[in-house]
Amino acid sequence: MRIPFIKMHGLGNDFVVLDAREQALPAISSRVAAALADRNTGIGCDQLILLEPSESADLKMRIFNADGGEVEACGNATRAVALLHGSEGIIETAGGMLAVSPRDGGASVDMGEPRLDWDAIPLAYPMDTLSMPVSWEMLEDPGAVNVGNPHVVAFVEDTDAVPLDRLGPEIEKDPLFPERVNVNVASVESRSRIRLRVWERGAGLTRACGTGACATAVHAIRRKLVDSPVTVALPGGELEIAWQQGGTIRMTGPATEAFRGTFDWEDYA
Ligand SMILES: N[C@@H](CCC[C@H](N)C(=O)O)C(=O)O
Repeated sequence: MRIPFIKMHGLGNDFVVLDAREQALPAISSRVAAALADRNTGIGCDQLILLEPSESADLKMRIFNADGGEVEACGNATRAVALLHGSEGIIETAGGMLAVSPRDGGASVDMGEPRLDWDAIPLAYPMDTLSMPVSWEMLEDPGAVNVGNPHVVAFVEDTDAVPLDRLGPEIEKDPLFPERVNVNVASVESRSRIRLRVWERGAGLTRACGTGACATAVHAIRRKLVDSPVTVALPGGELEIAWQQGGTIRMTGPATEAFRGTFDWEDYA
């Protein structure tokens, strides 16, 4: 059985999108998702995105990391799916209902309110998420934010000097984070600009992370280091993030359809 897919990306954070809205697909297990995401033996991507019909929104988006784990949120994929949807609407995710507005080669997304309580991140035990009394080598005084998925954010002088390929996997699996965590290292360049690198839970180093940009902007605004809106510059490009205390987060940026293809289900089943 041949299955069509769409290869998309948001600032280089890439996705294989499967569309099961009109025609049901065989069940996508974690093993199948990981096999499709494998860059050596599969199609290759950071996240596999499965579109399904929704009873309460325009469509439902399910997100599988490259390791096969199903997760709640993906900012870059939300813009990509908004582009496919082609008009204003609501996308249902495990992390919440997201209002999207496609625009010139990208989209603006209302990512909902950040969750800031320790047990909403979640953390293993109570602590102040604005200034956490923990450190990992040069990553000191971090903060935590949940934007549908869990993030830890540490400010550093120079993001490129952080060995994120070594520290990322260690922090991702630290017992402080019972559901693991996405790891953000950021430097504040001005009151309107942040530089960011991300080690993604279940995917590793990526060119960009939309939810990481949202979490980092929220944490920097809470710390009064930047004003809203703020530009977040990632290795793959820039996102604009707007947030006021007590409100929802707005993420605006590009998304791209790269190509369409098909694969043989029997190769992955
Ligand atoms: N690339 C994404 C985030 C994907 C999910 C993340 N790795 C997690 O496990 O929570 C984004 O653009 O937000």
